[in-house]
Amino acid sequence: MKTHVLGFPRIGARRELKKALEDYWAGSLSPQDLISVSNSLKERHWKIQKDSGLSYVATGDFSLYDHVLDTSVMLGAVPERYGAKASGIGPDTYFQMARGDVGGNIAAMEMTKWFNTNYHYLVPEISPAQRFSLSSPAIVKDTRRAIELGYLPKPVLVGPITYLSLAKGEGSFNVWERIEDITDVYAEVIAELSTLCDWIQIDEPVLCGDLAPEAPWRFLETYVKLNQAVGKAGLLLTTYFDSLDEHLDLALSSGCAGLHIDLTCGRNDPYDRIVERLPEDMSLSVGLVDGRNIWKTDMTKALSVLRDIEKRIGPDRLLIASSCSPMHSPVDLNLETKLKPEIRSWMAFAVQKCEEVCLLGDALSGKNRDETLRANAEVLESRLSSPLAKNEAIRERCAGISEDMLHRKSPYRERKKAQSWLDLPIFPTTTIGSFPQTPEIRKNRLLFKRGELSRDGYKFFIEKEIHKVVKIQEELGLDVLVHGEPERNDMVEYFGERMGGFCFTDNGWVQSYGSRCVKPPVIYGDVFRRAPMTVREFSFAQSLTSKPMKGMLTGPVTVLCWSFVRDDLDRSEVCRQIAFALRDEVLDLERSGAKIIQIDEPALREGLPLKGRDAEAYLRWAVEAFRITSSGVDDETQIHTHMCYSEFNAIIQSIAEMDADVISIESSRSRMELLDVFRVFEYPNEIGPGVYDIHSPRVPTEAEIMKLIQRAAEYIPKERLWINPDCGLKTRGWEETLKSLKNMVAAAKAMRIGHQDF
Ligand SMILES: Nc1nc2c(c(=O)[nH]1)N[C@@H](CNc1ccc(C(=O)N[C@@H](CCC(=O)N[C@@H](CCC(=O)N[C@@H](CCC(=O)O)C(=O)O)C(=O)O)C(=O)O)cc1)CN2
Ligand code: MET
Ligand SMILES: [Zn+2]
Repeated sequence: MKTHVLGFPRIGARRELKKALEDYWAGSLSPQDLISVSNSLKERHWKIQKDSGLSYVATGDFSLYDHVLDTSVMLGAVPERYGAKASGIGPDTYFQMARGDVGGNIAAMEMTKWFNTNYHYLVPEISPAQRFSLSSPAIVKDTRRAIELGYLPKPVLVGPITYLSLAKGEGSFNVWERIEDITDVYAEVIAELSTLCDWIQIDEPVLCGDLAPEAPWRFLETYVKLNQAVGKAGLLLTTYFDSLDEHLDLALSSGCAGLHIDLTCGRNDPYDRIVERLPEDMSLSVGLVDGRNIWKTDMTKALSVLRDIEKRIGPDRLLIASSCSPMHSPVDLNLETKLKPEIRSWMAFAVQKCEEVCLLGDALSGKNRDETLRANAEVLESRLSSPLAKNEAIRERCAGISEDMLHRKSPYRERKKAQSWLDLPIFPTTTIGSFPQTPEIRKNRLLFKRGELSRDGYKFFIEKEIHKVVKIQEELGLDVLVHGEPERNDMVEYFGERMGGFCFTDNGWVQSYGSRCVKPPVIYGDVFRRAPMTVREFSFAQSLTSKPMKGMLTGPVTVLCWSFVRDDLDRSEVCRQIAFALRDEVLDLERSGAKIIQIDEPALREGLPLKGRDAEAYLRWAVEAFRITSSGVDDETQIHTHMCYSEFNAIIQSIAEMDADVISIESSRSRMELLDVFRVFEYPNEIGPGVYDIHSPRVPTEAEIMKLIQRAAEYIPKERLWINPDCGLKTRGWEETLKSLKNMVAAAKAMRIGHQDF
């Protein structure tokens, strides 16, 4: 049998790629040096895979920004506005597609969530005029390079059905009309790769979700052609993030030489059913090592599954693998020195996952790995019985949930009257929470963390920042202020650090998009709040102004989705524990004088399971968790929430059920497409559809913002509209922030003329 992983994190154990990219963009690293950093990362990652004993190394999975963008580039699918030459797409065009034009005139491609992960990809755009041709042989080049270095490569492609399912057509153009053109390009690259390798991994995770109506027959047609092109190599049709279920037949009749399934998802088809029906000439790659969490694999369980499958299909048709690409997990546990040894012993990062896959292979083929297996069994045993993971008081509190905890005292209409003491104008202006996280802020935090700046020194510095941000907002004339979140490293990590049941890594970075990374906290035990988490900064900020200051929290679903979550307790239960901890914080903020409290839930949509039929159960507990957090306050207190980075239209009903008084929501990158849903669904409370894109340094004009507000006012009654940017400003610089907000406030004021009566 063979062993492999479906990819490898590309950011580097010490975020080398992040640093190189940011230096390159700043003009302080040459293009040659950027290439040399990426080559050395690729080579290092191949070596890790080979040294741990895997049969193959993944090639073509590396990317300078995003692998879906790379696929667009490979296909030559570069939107016209980037003016690419047929002669090839250089780094300038590539980064323009990813980040927009630095001069500010060409918009970046839209960015959204990769399935139910916290990774973001650039949405392929396809116009009717788009022509396709094999435009970037990067994957071929990398595969050849791996061979030169003595590795057995397994190239990785995003499959054509997944690619088109994630693409958007210009206007009402149906992207499936281009499937044949795209298939031709895939066939070309596959033919070229097939002379270099045994297996070509072709990722079609979309098969684990709901398919577009034309996708199934397009899939079959496409794979007939691709399998004709593949020559003596085999296509490994690769699925992950859920089970195949109703699309199993499709996968089994694809004609591919192999099928990869993810057995870590819990909801999976019994593998039995798949093995039973597997065509005789199809190999099966079994994903048993979780590529997107950090816990050690239960080897005893995994081996028993593998032995059973091997008995039935024989070793030659069996591949052992990670469930998905470990790009969603941190790189190397060996860099973690400060974790509690007991908890650390429960974990495996990407490097260790490679070793786990090999261990499974060795054990299955009869190599003596008994000692390692025994150690694994002991660790898993210790984890299950560890007192670190369980807190009876929390379990009891969660079990004692009652209906009245889930409801505000009065319905929105009455609350609205009770909240009139806020005395806000029509079209009230606000921001989403964070202001620029300057290098100076990060430096001071680092000094404080290293013990080189005293607690008081750091506190003083943060207060100075808050003071600055409050004064600036007053000068800008914003109506509802924020403290700017300078004390927060990250909106989830910060709260994790203040709750029990969490622990933290030093280097456990995972790519979120481009050069941006997150360091998800680890939830290993029952979650509780130790002490107030945000009251001090809120109170200080409110003391500086007579305008309402928002208390600012990250919601329970987002804390859950952006953490590595224990796998020995249901996610809904973990979420409920977080919700109760945050409920206490909300009440403390209210007691400290917060008239408005914002509870961010940007990850609500991301937590949705891939299959529509599982959505309802998830949404039920997710909305419930938000309501546990938010419902304890009096009618007079206004609850806000915020969402971004996703399409929310499909879940607008659930968003309404969260019953926040005000919701701010991303909408400007898609030019208010979001609003279409309000033609058919009347959002009952107040809403602030973002009026400018904070992901780009571009400054929107006053006229442009007015136009968006006017558009929004066609869908949402004016007296329920708020004016705010799309998201927080932490990734922006001060210069563009000030100019943009000035224009935003001016636009709101201009809109007020003639509406004094409201
Ligand atoms: N968890 C999470 N998921 C999310 C989002 C989010 O905000 N958080 N937003 C969306 C994605 N957008 C994102 C937007 C920004 C960043 C981001 O800015 N990340 C920072 C790291 C943020 C952080 O934790 N910063 C820490 C540590 C900073 C750091 O790297 N320090 C350096 C030194 C810093 C210096 O000398 O300047 C070091 O330790 O080496 C801090 O501020 O304290 C980055 O990649 O640069 C990430 C995701 C969706 N998913
Ligand atoms: C990704 S949503 C961000 C919300 C947070 N309050 C901020 O402004 O940064
Ligand atoms: Zn946001």
